[in-house]
Amino acid sequence: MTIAGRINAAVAIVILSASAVAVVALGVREYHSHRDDLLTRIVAEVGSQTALPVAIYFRETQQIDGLLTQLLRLSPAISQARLYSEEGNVLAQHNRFPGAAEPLPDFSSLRSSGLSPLDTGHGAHASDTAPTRSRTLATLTGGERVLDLTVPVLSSVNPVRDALSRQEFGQALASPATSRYVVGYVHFGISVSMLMLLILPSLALLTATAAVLAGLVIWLLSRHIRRLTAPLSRLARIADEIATGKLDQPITVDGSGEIKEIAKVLNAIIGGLNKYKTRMDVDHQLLSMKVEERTAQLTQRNDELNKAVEQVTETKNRLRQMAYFDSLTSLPNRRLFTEQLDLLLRLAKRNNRLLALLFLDLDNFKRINDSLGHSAGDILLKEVAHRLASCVRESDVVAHFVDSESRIDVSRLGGDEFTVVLNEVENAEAVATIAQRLLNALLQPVEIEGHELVVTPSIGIAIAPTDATDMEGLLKAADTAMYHAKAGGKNKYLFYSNDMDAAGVERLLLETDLRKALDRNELLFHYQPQVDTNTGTVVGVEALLRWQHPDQGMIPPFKFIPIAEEIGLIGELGSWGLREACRQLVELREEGYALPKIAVNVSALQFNRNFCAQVKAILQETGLPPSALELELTESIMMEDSHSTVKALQEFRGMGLRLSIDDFGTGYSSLSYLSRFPLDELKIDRSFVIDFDKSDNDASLVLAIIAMGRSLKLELVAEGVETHEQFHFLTDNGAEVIQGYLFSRPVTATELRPLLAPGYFLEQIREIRADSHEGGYSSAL
Ligand SMILES: Nc1nc2c(ncn2[C@@H]2O[C@H](COP(=O)(O)O[C@H]3[C@@H](O)[C@H](n4cnc5c(=O)[nH]c(N)nc54)O[C@@H]3COP(=O)(O)O)[C@@H](O)[C@H]2O)c(=O)[nH]1
Repeated sequence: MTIAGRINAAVAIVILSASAVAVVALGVREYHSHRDDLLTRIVAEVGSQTALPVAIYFRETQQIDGLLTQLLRLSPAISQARLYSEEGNVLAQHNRFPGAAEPLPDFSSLRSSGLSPLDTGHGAHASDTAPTRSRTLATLTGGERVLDLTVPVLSSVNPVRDALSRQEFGQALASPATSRYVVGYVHFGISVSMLMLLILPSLALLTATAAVLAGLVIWLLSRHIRRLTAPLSRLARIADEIATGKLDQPITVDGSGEIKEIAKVLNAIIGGLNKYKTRMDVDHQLLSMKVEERTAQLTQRNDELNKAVEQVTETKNRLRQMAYFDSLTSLPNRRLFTEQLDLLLRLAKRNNRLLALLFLDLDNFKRINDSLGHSAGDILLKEVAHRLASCVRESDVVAHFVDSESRIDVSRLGGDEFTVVLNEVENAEAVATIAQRLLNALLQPVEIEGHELVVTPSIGIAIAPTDATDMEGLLKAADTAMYHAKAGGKNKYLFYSNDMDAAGVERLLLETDLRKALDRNELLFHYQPQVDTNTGTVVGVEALLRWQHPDQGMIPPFKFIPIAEEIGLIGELGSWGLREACRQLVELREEGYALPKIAVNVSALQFNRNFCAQVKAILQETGLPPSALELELTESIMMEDSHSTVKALQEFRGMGLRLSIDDFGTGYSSLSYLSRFPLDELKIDRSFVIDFDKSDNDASLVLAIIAMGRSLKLELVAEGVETHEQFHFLTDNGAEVIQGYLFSRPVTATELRPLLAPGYFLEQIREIRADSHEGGYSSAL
């Protein structure tokens, strides 16, 4: 609301209130004057009625009625008129509204004590009924009230005087009054609501006049106020425009005094705002530039971050791929396979479903690999992986895997070993169908470098929970079944059964583990010194193979060398042994140990056509001089007596290698091959040495071997020497280089190092020799 509006409203309220108060005051005044006027008129009228005292005196009822009726006509507000004798007896009564008549208060209460008989009595009482015309007004004003007016009727005739004639009465009245007597009373009941009703027209006129006047005043004042507040309204509008930013120019306002002051202030505000706006605009521009710069930086950072995230994700994926997938075939590797199989087994158990594990090993893969080379082997493995994967994925038996990225339906555990997992299979028949499909899939030849190759698998099948409930057990069962399939003719599948021979299984498991031992770095050498008993110095060491099995601990060579020979692993094992022994001696020499030679056992099965080339390559590779390598050959190699063996030995000799004959005397020991082959050394077998003092036979054999060696100009090494007696017996009889527990058990390379110090065993030898003199030992023969 505008200021003018607000002032106008206030002025209107004040004026209207004042008008209302004035109307009410004037109304009240009107009422009182009207009432007083009526009362005065009634009193005057009663006094002027000269016939009234006569009618009262003579009790002229008719006359009295007429007079009362006449008095009632004085005003419509007079509702009742009652006439009393001077003793207070009712002589006559007239009601204006007969239906609403009600008893008037009794005479005595109207003329209460203290009131002279000549006085007019005033009073009022509440009434239950109001005249019909004014009933609404009576209700609005809180109920009907009736004014009681008792007017004495006076006469100069003493009413107590009796028997006056009308004439006498008239004369008495006409004669000048000496005294005045009350002859009766007229009681008037005047309706207050009727009185008010009677003044209503004048009240309405008054109200209308007041309203017109008030309206006029309000109109005039509002015009004036509007004129006065017009500059203020303008200023308010200007202030609004300033506030909404629509005004930025100084203003001119008509007016004086405070208006001018306010205009000045507003102009100052406009100036200030303009300055502020300019500064804000500059700040805004600077801020926008900064925001743009920061946005560009953030976008750049965001891009860099996204790139980094991409790189990290890529690296993570690559690492995952490397950690969980086989690089050659991209199939899940052993790690992913074991992790997921464990999970699937637990799921299968929970869902009460069957899970089948098929363990595949390619038959004769090694042969292909060796003959055609590793790259051909790799191509073959890739093709096999591809065929297995497509074969299994086509299958409707392979059910849901936990996570599509971790599917292990086909995995490569290493080498030529693959697994197929059939999750949630119905029965063994379904598994057999898939196994047959796998066999068929591999029957198609693979063309590699112009060769058509067929590689068949042997498949072992184990079913969880029937055959095993845990991952290791299931893998072992499938592995065992696979070996039985291989042993049973290859290119077939076999379900695992409990009656698969336990010992055979153990052997099969050892075979399986041995195949993996090299890859898993489980093979190592222990070295046993060969001591020159004249100098106490180590003149050579024999490298003796050990297998550090993850479950069974250290396995001695007699337990696994024959297996390696049987399963065709001895070539690989022997080649590794030769390389490792040569490498170890080179390392010792580089460290400054002057060890003349290292002796390596050679199995007869190693001794094939490629052997010479292999040894040559290893010597070249490791840089060991051929003269430092001694090959310990068994009698069986000699016994073959083939042209190729002689040729190979001559070739070795030509290369400068040392050749030693091991276990001499245990087989078909024959002087003829000793003389025909180009040997350097003869080892006296420990079985003869150990029992020489218990058996004359053995002692004689030892002496015979020594004599044989000497005559063939072969160096002698006696092995298995444990006691002083054996030492004395051998040394006294010309076997001066001794290998045995007496000096040292086979030890690790680290433990060997201190023993290689020149003359390390000299003190011990002196003690042994001294011991013989004290003990009075003498040669047996
Ligand atoms: N083809 C390969 N055969 C190998 C290789 N390494 C070992 N072998 C063959 O295993 C045979 C057993 O070897 P090992 O159990 O190590 O026994 C050797 C010595 O520990 C043992 N020896 C030595 N001194 C004593 C002794 O005082 N008492 C005692 N009871 N035994 C002793 O003799 C074995 C050494 O024999 P030898 O080779 O005849 O010198 C072993 O004979 C090899 O045939 C290998 O790398 N390849």
